[in-house]
Amino acid sequence: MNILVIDDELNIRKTIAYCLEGAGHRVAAVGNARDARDVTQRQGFDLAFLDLRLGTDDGLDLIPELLNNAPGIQVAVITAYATISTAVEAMRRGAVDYLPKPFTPEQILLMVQRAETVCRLQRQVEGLRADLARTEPAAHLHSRHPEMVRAIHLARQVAPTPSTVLLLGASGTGKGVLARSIHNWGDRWDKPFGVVSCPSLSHDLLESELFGHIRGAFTHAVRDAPGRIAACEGGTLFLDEIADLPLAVQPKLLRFLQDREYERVGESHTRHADVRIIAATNADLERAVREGRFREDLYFRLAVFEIRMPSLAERPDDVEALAAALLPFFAAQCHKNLQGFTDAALRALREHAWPGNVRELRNALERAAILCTSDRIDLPDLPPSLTPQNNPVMLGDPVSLEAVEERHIRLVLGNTRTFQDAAEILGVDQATLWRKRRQYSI
Ligand SMILES: Nc1ncnc2c1ncn2[C@@H]1O[C@H](COP(=O)(O)OP(=O)(O)OP(=O)(O)O)[C@@H](O)[C@H]1O
Repeated sequence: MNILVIDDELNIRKTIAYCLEGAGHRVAAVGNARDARDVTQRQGFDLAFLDLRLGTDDGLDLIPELLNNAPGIQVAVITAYATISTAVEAMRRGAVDYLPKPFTPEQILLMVQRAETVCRLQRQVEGLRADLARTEPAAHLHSRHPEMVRAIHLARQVAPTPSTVLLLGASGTGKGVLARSIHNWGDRWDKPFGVVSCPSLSHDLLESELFGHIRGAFTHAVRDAPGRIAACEGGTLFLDEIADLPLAVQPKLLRFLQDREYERVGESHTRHADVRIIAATNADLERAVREGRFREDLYFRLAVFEIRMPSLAERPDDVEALAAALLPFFAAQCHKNLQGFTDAALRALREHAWPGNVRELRNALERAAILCTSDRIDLPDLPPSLTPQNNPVMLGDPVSLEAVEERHIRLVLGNTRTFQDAAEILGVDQATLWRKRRQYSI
């Protein structure tokens, strides 16, 4: 670790440096606030030991400056004048630890160990963030379509507030992408962002997935589980396909939205969590309320701030720019230098109805980047569904049942306004349609 010791007593500086260097750390030691500012502007540090009385300077005032000058630095306060109020104030200003003088070398080394653990976790998080950026293309949130421009503008306005947001729009329009962007644009960006897809879990499991359970609460509850709300403390929980939230769980979510309070399944102890909820649906929630499948009070609580995402078919002028923005990501994944699209490919992209919206476009580009053998994506690289005249799937053709099913689902999704309408026409429940759509990458 690179450690900075800031103390006006030479003896203390020497003792701490001796103890830390003996444990293999690199140490710089300064005796006043000015030198501390200078050295942190020139050099990076993982940890600073800061004395609170630095001659005429107050060490407390130096804490925000250190945090600002040396990103990632942790500040541990040491003082001969320890009081509860200065300890609280030091923590409030961003210190991570507090040690009254006199202290032993063991205490100093224990602090360093704790700081090392935090450093390691920070690096792991950075590594995971970089991995995530490699698995999904960056959000492209620019549009020429007034409704999409408005959606992005509203999202930016609501991002810094703790308000619950309801995202509406057909499957694949980018509700999940926008939810993550709202999280990243607000001051919760460095806190967890969790996703729970309501239809992906059985009704019984969803409640414990969200709110946690205690050991023995039900047959397979062999240990306590904190639940996703607790795991997202300080951050955001994205509830996808909220229309599928079971009626039995809806009052519990409503209470959480109103009071930020909940109980784990099988427990009576009330817990509190600071978690922002963003919900999304492609269903007609007002109809679900009329039909008694969704509580009206929960709908009104969720709909405080609604953002509707237009389908890709409604904004055909955006297709080309979106495709151009997404292509470099897939080109890099295949280690290819792809320059763009041939005119024929561009025409096919523009003319396609995109029933699967941006998800379908993303999947088409991923496939095209793999297949492309020149420096431009050409028509044959695009999925057959984009050139149906060359590859129609007709009933009775020598094709698999799956091919017919996929084509039928695509067409029905493209011709219906909501996911729920499509499920009704197809005669399956929404969870089944949701799985089929994932299966066929629609
Ligand atoms: N604005 C965008 N920029 C880049 N990629 C996008 C954008 N919108 C959507 N995508 C891509 O499309 C995929 C589907 O988007 P997303 O999951 O956000 O849609 P959705 O509306 O939440 O769909 P569903 O209702 O089916 O959950 C994403 O994985 C992402 O790769």
